[in-house]
This record gives sequence, C-alpha cells and structure tokens, in this order.
Amino acid sequence: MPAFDLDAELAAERQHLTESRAALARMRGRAEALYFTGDQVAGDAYTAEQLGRHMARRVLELADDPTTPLFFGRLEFEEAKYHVGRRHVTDDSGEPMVLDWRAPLSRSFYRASVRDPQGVSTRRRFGFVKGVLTSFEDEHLDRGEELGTSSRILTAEIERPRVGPMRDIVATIQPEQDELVRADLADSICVQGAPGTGKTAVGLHRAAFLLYLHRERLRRSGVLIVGPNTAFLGYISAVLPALGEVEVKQATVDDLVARLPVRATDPEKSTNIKHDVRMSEVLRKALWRKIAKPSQPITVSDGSYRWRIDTEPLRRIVDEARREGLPYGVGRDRVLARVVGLLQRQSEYRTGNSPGEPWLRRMAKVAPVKEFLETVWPAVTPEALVMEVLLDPADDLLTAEEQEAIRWSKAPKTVKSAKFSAADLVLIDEAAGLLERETSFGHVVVDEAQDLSPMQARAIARRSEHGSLTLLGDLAQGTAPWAAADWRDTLAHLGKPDASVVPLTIGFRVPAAVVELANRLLPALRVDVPEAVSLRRDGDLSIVPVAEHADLDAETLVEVTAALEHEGSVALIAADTAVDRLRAHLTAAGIESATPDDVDTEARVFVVPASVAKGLEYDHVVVHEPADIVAAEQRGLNRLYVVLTRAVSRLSVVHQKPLPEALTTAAA
Ligand SMILES: Nc1ncnc2c1ncn2[C@@H]1O[C@H](COP(=O)(O)OP(=O)(O)OP(=O)(O)O)[C@@H](O)[C@H]1O
Repeated sequence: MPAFDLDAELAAERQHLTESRAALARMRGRAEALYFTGDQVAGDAYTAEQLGRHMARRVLELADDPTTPLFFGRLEFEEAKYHVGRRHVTDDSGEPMVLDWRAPLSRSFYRASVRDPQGVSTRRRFGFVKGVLTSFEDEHLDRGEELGTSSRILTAEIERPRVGPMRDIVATIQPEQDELVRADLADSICVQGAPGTGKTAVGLHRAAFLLYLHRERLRRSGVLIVGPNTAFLGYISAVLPALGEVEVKQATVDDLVARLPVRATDPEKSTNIKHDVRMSEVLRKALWRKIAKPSQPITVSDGSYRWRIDTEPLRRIVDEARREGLPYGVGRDRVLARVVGLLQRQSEYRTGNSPGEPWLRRMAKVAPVKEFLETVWPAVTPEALVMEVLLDPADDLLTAEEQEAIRWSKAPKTVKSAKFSAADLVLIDEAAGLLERETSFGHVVVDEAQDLSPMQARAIARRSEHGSLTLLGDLAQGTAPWAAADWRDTLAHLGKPDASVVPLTIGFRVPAAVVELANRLLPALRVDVPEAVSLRRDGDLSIVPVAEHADLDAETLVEVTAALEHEGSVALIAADTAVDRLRAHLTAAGIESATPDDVDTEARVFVVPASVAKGLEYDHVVVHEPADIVAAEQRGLNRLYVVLTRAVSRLSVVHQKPLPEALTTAAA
C-alpha cells in the first residue's frame, strides 16, 4: 500500500475547495443573470415580480462567505466520496461537488459510528482558520476508529474564543443533537437541556433542516423563531442566513401580541393574574355572554315588498351558529349570511327571480337586519372586550381580591384612548383569537420556553395550531413568576400535550469547574432536571471576596481589566440597578463598553443587566455582587444560575456581601 502523503492529500482538498468556491460563484452568477433578465422573460408584471423575488432570494441563498468553510467534512463510501458542507454546490454538468449538510446522504456524517457505519468507510473532518483549510482528521470506521467527543477539531471549535454573534454548528452537530435537528416536521418536541447543551443551536438548525426538506410548504406557511428579548434575537440573527435561510421570522412574544402600543405598567400582582390561564376563560365567558336570544321577528321593506322572518327561525339560526364552535366573529358572519339567505328565499318565492349580489349586500346592511345582529350577536373588538372585563372583572373564577387587583378604577373616554399594559396586550391577543382565527405558521421554534406564561403559551398555540413546535428550555433557568415547573403544563397550554420531552445533557459552553459551582444551586431551585456534563476541561473559576470597607466597584474593574488580557469577549453582569453606575466607571477608566444588543460593536466589554443575560455567552464573565442579583427578584436564585452559566472560558465572582448559602454548600 503506498504511504499516505498528508501534504498531497491536504493540497488536493484545498484544490477541491477552490474549485467548489468557483463553481458556487458560477451558480450565483447564473442566478444573478436570471434575476436581471427576469423582467424580460416574464409574461406579466405579477409573474415578473414573483420571479424577481424568487431569484433575489436564490442569489442571497448562494452567497459565499469566504471566512466560513464551504465544506467541513467528507464521507468515503466504498463506491464514492462526498464532501459535506453548508449548501449544495454542483459543477457545470450538475454533478455534486459539495452536498448540503441536510441532504439524506449527509446524515451519516453526523450519525455513522463503528457500531453502525452506515456504509461509511472513512469520515473526514476539516480544520479551518478563517476559511482557509488547514488540517483534517480521519476516522476509519471500517477499522474500528472512532473519535467521538475527543475529536481535536470538535474540541477546537468548542473552545474557540467567542466574538460577535452566534455561529452555526453544522460542522460539529453531535448525534444526540442531530436526532432532534432531523425530527419529522409533524413532530412537536420539547428539549430540556442544561445551560450550554446547544438547545438554541438545535432549534435554529432544525428550522434550517425543515426548510430544506419542506421548502415550498414552509415558504407558504412560514417558520417563526420566538426568543426572550431583542438582545437574544440579535445574537442569534446571523445563524440562519449563514445557512442560506433568509426568510425566517424572528420575534419576541411581546412582538407577537403587539397589536397596540404599551402605554401603562401593571403592579406585579395584577400582571401575574393577567397571565394566569383562568383569564382565557374569563374572557371567553364575557364574550359569549353577549349573545342574546332573538325575541322579535325581522321585517324588511323592500320596494313594494315586505319580508318577514319570525322569531323561531331566528332562534334556530343563532343556536345553530353557537353550537358550531366557531370563533365569535365567524359565527356572527354566519348568522348574518343565514338571515340574508332566508330573505333571499322569500324573494325568490315571491318574485320568481333570484336576486343578485348587490341585493344580497343591501339586505345585509338594511337597518332591521343590522339592529337584529347588534342585539343578538353584537360586533366586538378585542380591545373593547378586554377593557370591559377590566372595568368589571366580576367572575367567580377569580377571587374578590384578584378581581380588585386587576380592576380599572376609571373608565377611559373611548377604547382608543385606553392605556393598555404589556399584560393587557396578551389578553387582547387572546380576545382576538376568540373573535377570529389566527394564521398558523408551519413550524414554530420557541427558545427559553420555561418562561412562557400560560397566556403567552396560548398566544403561541394560536400561531402553531396547524403546524408543529420545537420548544427549547431549561426549567432551572425559569425566572418569570409563572415559570414552568413541569413541561407537561406548558405543552398543554401550547396545544401539544403529547409532544415528547427530550433531554440534552452534554454541555458545550460552560467549563466543568464553572458547571460544578452553578450545579450547587440546583437543589435550591426545586426543579427536576438532569445536570449538565461539561465537555470542557479547560476554563477558570475565581471567587473574589472584597473586604467590607474596600470599594466593590473598583475591585470589579480590576477583574474586568485583567480579563482583557485574554482573547475574546468580556461581560460584566450585575443586578439591573447597578448597570448604569458600572458603565460610568468603565467609561471613566477609559474602557469602552457596549450593551448586549449591540452585536456589531468593536468593544470587547459588555455590561449586561442580569435580567437580559439569558441565552447569551461571553468568554470571560465577571459577576458583580451575586447577593444583589438574588435579592432583586422573587426567583433571584434561578437568575443567578443563568448568570453563572454564561461563561465560555473564565468566570470571576466578585462579592462583598456573603455569597448565597446554596452556592457555598459543596455538592454532595
Ligand atoms: N455540537 C456543537 N459543536 C460545537 N459547538 C456547540 C455544539 N453545540 C453547542 N455548541 C456551542 O455551545 C454554546 C451553547 O449553545 P447554545 O447557546 O445553543 O446552548 P443552550 O442550551 O441554548 O444554552 P442556554 O440554556 O444557556 O441558553 C454555543 O456557543 C454553541 O455554538
């Protein structure tokens, strides 16, 4: 057997990369040419626009980022070799040069093992530095070689310093993650994973996978990603475009229900009641109470004719529409259509002619019909219904005290002038869902789902009624007052009670020493979740006690300055109330700092309020006074758990007050 020439092999792979990039450029060139000639070939303006949009998207999808590798792996089967990469690249004759990572064949790249080689004799992983192919690593599965998580290339990827927004993980998706990424479109799944186990990554890659497999269907119905706040959405926003997916909607739950501006704030108690699932029933009852039993016939003068519908058939129409279980607004339209239908029949009978559309429209608007409808099935707007309930929340589902807590003391002059809070907007969305059907997305990914209130979950349920869900979260990171203690409850509110709950346990972010510290908090959080096992043996943890009379902020600055000696991002995470002060200290010390939502900043230091740290990660995290973070809110210990698990490489905990007791008790 000839000796394996490593250099020649590397040179051949580089050559293939160069040729693949050139082929991709030609594919893009062709798409661009089609885009520019689209106008001339399309028969009419509409087709031209459709075609133009399609081609513009195609051009975007074929964008090549020279700093990311076009392929990252190679599969060798007995009869053929395939390179696996971010998207399909074909040569001029249509032969594949790079297989999309989502193609069925590519699956073996993630799943083949010595036990189940799936026909793969050798799996090759490539190492890259800024888009330049620098190394490769082979696993000869047919000779019993398998690296698993000890792959050097995987380790380098996990341990690389974090700069800028989140990146995709296509090159290193792990088998337990791949199982979730490639789950069927019809399957709703809930992923319970400790911090840094790749939940967000899995959710985003699943969206990309489903879009690849069900392109036309999902393009029509849409894919939605729901995240906790705009800083988080900014952080993840580059992942899907890097995978060629440019048309996924990303929103916070607040964005979804933002039918009106927020112009009021609620006290905590009333917020909590408004997010309680009983409010859905309170609203439903208040709405359907509006329907009255018809007590008078309808008589309509129509030229020389007079039409009459008796009370009895009117009652039947209303009863029937009620029983059909339709949204209120749809039911109202039905009642109207049926009343007009009866008038039409009378007219046909008497005149012998079938009246036309204009007549039907006129009958739907004549005063006796309008009055009838307003009396028995009145028109309602979502905001008017919510306002009504808040002005008079009498309902035996709520205690007298709860009713008082949400009651508006003064009626606004008009619905338009009413000032609604963020929680009211969730109620308004619920009311809108009672009135009309919401359009459903084909697939919805919800991140940090442990914090969804029952009413927020229902808002998402309305948007995924005919689609499936990927729910990602960690019960231990629940910080909202209504945070879930059991995924079954959330899944029931989301309308997917049978979704399977799957754990992820291998941690890719947080070093073992830091995980060990954070895990000490778990028993105090009273949730039943599996602990993470960190893949990272590197990393550093330092607890920095500050003497009683010393300056805590100054000591914190020393830690930040020391952190800047290392490569990567630095986050100073503190109780929300300390953030402005710390930012001012940094500025005074000549250290440029940015806010967490500023993903394009040149600054290396971010000052992050504890309340927005969720989902984010930084190489070095300096935590300022944990006791204040814990004291700031009801679920402060959960918040601290979130804060401690943001560190990729190093964590410094600077404290003057005693550390929370749970943290100082070593794990059993
Ligand atoms: N298979 C993988 N290969 C390389 N890196 C990975 C892999 N899986 C996850 N990571 C990286 O680990 C980090 C944590 O991933 P991610 O943010 O998805 O975790 P998470 O479970 O959502 O965490 P949290 O609960 O703290 O929000 C990210 O930097 C991600 O890119």
